[in-house]
Amino acid sequence: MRDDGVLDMGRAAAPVSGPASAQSPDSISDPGTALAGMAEAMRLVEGHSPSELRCRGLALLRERLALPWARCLALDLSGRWLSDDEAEDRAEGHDDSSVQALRLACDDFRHPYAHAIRRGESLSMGLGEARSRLDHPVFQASIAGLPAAWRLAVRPLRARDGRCEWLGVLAFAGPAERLDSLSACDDFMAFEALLCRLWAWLARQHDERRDQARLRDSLAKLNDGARRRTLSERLGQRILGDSPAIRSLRSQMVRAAETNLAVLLQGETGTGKELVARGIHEVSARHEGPFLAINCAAIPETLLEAELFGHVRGAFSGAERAREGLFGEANGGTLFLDEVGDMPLALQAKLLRVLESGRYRPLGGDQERQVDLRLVAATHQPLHRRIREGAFRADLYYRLGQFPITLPALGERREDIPLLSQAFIDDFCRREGREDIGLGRATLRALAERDFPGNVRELKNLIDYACAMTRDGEDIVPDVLPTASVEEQVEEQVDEKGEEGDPEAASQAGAENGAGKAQGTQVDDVVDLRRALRDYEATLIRQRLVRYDGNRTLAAESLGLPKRTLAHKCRQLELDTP
Ligand SMILES: Nc1ncnc2c1ncn2[C@@H]1O[C@H](COP(=O)(O)OP(=O)(O)OP(=O)(O)O)[C@@H](O)[C@H]1O
Repeated sequence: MRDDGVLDMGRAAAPVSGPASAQSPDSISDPGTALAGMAEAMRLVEGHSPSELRCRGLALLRERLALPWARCLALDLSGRWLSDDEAEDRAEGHDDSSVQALRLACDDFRHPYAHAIRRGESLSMGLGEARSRLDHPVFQASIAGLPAAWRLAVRPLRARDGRCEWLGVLAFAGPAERLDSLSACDDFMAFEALLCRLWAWLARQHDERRDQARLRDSLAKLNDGARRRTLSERLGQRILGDSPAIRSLRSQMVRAAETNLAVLLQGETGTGKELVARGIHEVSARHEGPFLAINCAAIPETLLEAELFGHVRGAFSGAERAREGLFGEANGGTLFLDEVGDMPLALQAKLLRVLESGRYRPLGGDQERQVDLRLVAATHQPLHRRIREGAFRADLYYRLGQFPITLPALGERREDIPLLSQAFIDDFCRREGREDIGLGRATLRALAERDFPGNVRELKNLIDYACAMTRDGEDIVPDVLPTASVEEQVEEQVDEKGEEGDPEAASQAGAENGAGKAQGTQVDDVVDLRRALRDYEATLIRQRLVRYDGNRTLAAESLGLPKRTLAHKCRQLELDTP
């Protein structure tokens, strides 16, 4: 043995070139000296799997003992099939049938391996006899070309520990004297014993590792499930509701938050799109970064571009100072583009470029800047229709909608109305320092039967109004509920009076009633419904602004509108000076 513990090759050094390469008995080493070093055999464990161990063991046997033909077949987990790793390696990449053909059934006695395992002892037979007596095609193919004068020795292998289960077989073919000397050699027997011990040990390790990996996988899934549930529950404190639709919404939010995909929120007005956008940000990895929101419908095109991209000093008249812009400010966080369907086409192209490249150039600037943000966009209008109308770019739609989420209308989750109503009453009492306002059954019934075109926002405003009309310690009664929403009143009036009517009168009626009673109003002069609705809207908003002394926050709240939307409407309807 060499100093480094590697077995001295001695006469065994001559490698065997192929399975059938017949060597003269003189060139075959003495197994007694060739396998003397157990340290050498320890190299066997360098393999990480039982199959590597078998391949290394075979290679050692072939090299050091100059065995012309050696095979090691392993029993599979079912104990029914024997297969040959090397042959499988050779078959890799071939079609399935060739892989199948390498499997030998343990109960098929047309091959000698089944006999050896069944009897539990080694067998030896001449190859001529094996050819004539055993007609298993795969076995016959494997010994084809070997000299008929050789013998075949098959040694069944079993674990050398308490369990003693069958592992497989070792098979050698060669001159009789060579094979006989093998079984008489103590070192070979020790080598075989070590091989079996290591094989069983590695197989168990391998199984254990596989079991552990499976366990880890399922634990990870469980942990993922638990983590997602926790996040969903956290979202449930703000995004109220217990219906299947809202539960599914919360779980989609958690999934979206796990990614960096752009999220497109679609849903009717007041369904909670902004709330959802914030929620996604809060449960995402970006939650420590900024959350910025902008309503694309509420800002004129030129201003919107400057808001988003920022500008350098002197970029345009009035730009006395440089401004970062929302893309820059939202770096590392989330940017919420509300009413993205209203974004002007020219700006859509620029937005698409930012999304594709992650770069933008401030107005008047000559340097591009890198930005890393998640975009959440929202729209209450069907973008498909806008695309058909040529008002929205299809490519931007697909880019924005990497993770599309549709928010359910309140009408699709009526079962949430009691829970939402109670939460809004509690919220009102907290804000207004009131207590003990209740909700009777009749009121709940009335709410459940009502339509809410303004969705949760409308319900919230309605509850606020009803609370304001109810004394502490009393229940909200159905009578204090406003009869119908603004949209419904207009529709009702148009329905009642036909397509024509008096817009001014309708406006007046709506303005007077506010969220109150609908009156029969003359609307006979209406010849342009859009115009009539616009006038009606203008009158109503003007009236509310007057009622709240120009306070837009209160006016917006009383109409169930976000403040930004009211500001936008004021500009559109030229109501800037009430
Ligand atoms: N699931 C919910 N739980 C509690 N409050 C909600 C829920 N959904 C919406 N709201 C409330 O309804 C109001 C409107 O929500 P939000 O502004 O997010 O709606 P939106 O869909 O963005 O509306 P718009 O399209 O008109 O901008 C807010 O006061 C919000 O807190």
